[in-house]
Amino acid sequence: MTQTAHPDTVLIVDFGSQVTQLIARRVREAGVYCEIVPFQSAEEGFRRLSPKAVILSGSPASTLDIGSPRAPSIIFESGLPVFGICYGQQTMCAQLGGTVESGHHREFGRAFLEVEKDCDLFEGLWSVGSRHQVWMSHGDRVTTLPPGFEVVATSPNAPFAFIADEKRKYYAVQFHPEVVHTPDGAKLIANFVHKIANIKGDWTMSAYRAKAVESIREQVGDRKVICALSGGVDSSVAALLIHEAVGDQLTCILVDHGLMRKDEAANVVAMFREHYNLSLLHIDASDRFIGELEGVSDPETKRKIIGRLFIEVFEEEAKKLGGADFLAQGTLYPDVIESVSFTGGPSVTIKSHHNVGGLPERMNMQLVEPLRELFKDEVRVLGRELGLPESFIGRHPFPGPGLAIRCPGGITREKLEILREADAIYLDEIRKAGLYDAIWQAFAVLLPVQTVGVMGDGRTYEYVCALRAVTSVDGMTADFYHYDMEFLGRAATRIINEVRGINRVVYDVTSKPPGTIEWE
Ligand SMILES: Nc1ncnc2c1ncn2[C@@H]1O[C@H](COP(=O)(O)OP(=O)(O)OP(=O)(O)O)[C@@H](O)[C@H]1O
Ligand SMILES: O=c1[nH]c(=O)c2[nH+]cn([C@@H]3O[C@H](COP(=O)(O)O)[C@@H](O)[C@H]3O)c2[nH]1
Ligand SMILES: NC(=O)CC[C@H](N)C(=O)O
Ligand SMILES: [Mg+2]
Repeated sequence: MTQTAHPDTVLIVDFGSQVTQLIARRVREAGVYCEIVPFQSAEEGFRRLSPKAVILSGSPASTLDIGSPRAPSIIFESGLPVFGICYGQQTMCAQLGGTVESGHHREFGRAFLEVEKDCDLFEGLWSVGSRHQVWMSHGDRVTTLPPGFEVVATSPNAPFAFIADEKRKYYAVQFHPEVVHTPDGAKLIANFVHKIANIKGDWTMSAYRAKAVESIREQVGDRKVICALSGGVDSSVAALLIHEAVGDQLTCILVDHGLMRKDEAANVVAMFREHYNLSLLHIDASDRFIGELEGVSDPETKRKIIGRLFIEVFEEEAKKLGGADFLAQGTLYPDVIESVSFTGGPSVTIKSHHNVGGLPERMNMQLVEPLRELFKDEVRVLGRELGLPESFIGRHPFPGPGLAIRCPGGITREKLEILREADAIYLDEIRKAGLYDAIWQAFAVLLPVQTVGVMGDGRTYEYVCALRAVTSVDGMTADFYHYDMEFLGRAATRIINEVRGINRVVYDVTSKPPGTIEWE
């Protein structure tokens, strides 16, 4: 990984909490750059980043267990401000001369904190005697303080809920300030980075854009870059940023695999041609993809065929251009965070995500990944900075394998056509109802099942269409969207009336887990 040279960085040491990413979100919302580093490599991360302050995350571990993780001592020797959260508080106490005990007074969920003493971290926020809702999730708790610390706020089950050693700028809390159920938590984190660590909140997207453009120029020099452009927000923003940096050294390639949504390839090409003067190849490879997929019904086989063809088509097109030294990808920060796993062993493959991932090794190209420090909503802000139209910025994610994985059972051209029409009507109804932005992802699925219906007094025997809509933050977990029945009825009626081949519509009310978002 390339060295990041942010002058004012906050280091977040990850001990494996479910919500470590939220700490990073809160720090960035305060206009401060930060990186998450797993505890195993925290010392190396500390040296690499030269941070201005450190935050220690929560953890499923207990400091009382032999071999449980610790913060590297370099952090406490550095004299920098440190904020310990939950396990972070417990390990701070264990490491600095206090004690932690287990077993009694577990607290999960809402609790109320009472401020006992003034603290410089509370400036402009909390005063003595005030009460505040916080969110707890712990079984262990601190029972004696390390030297230099004092209690500044308590909760009924956590007498050491908020402790501080103002002289050393050490603060530690038993609750989780990073979650929304701690209403003032974001402000506490902002106070820590601004007032305690003295970092200005000037990490903005326009600063990021300028810096990214500069480092792309440095990396690429006068050589050539190609970018697989799907029209999704990640690859679109990556392409625009690289185009700003190196102009016509960039060629974008959009592969139309015949599995796109209605009019999608044409819309993407039109938007880029209208707004930007970048070189974009629109490759119609639909016969090749559909030819190989026709009749294939196993989900993993479909995905593997598509992944292979993506790479073949891309490789051929790149060769025609005389090759390229770099491949641009819209890799985001959540993809590169090395999350701490306590379960050990490799996790099972639920599905193989396949796009153009295998290219760099096959073609001996280097990667350009200008978004690898950003979260998705930050990518959207950057897209706005770069003038990307709103209709592209707010787009629902769309998987590389496209409609192939929304057509369970054998794929045929006819089924894809039916699905494309139904999907377009469904999305049209969602937009008309003003629901598009409230939903994370919505689409139609064409089931390989025919059912009997009656239309115009005649018997029909046609396909079932399932509608899916979910809310989510990152696609890792999701809840089905709670439509009102009027809306579903309206969408179903239009689909059945307007799409030949469908005579029944059902709504998918499965969350993830246990379901996945896509059906295959
Ligand atoms: N039809 C396509 N043509 C060219 N490249 C594609 C195509 N589909 C996917 N890709 C490549 O695969 C990458 C991963 O796809 P993915 O869907 O995760 O991201 P995205 O399309 O950029 O954004 P989003 O997640 O919002 O859909 C894309 O960024 C793009 O580089
Ligand atoms: O680029 C992609 N290539 C793929 O192979 C792929 N499979 C699923 N998805 C998208 O990932 C998110 C989570 O999907 P699942 O819950 O179905 O695993 C959802 O947003 C899915 O649409 C993919 N995206
Ligand atoms: N959320 C946490 O960090 C919990 C810390 C520790 N596992 C406890 O139960 O107290
Ligand atoms: Mg996509």
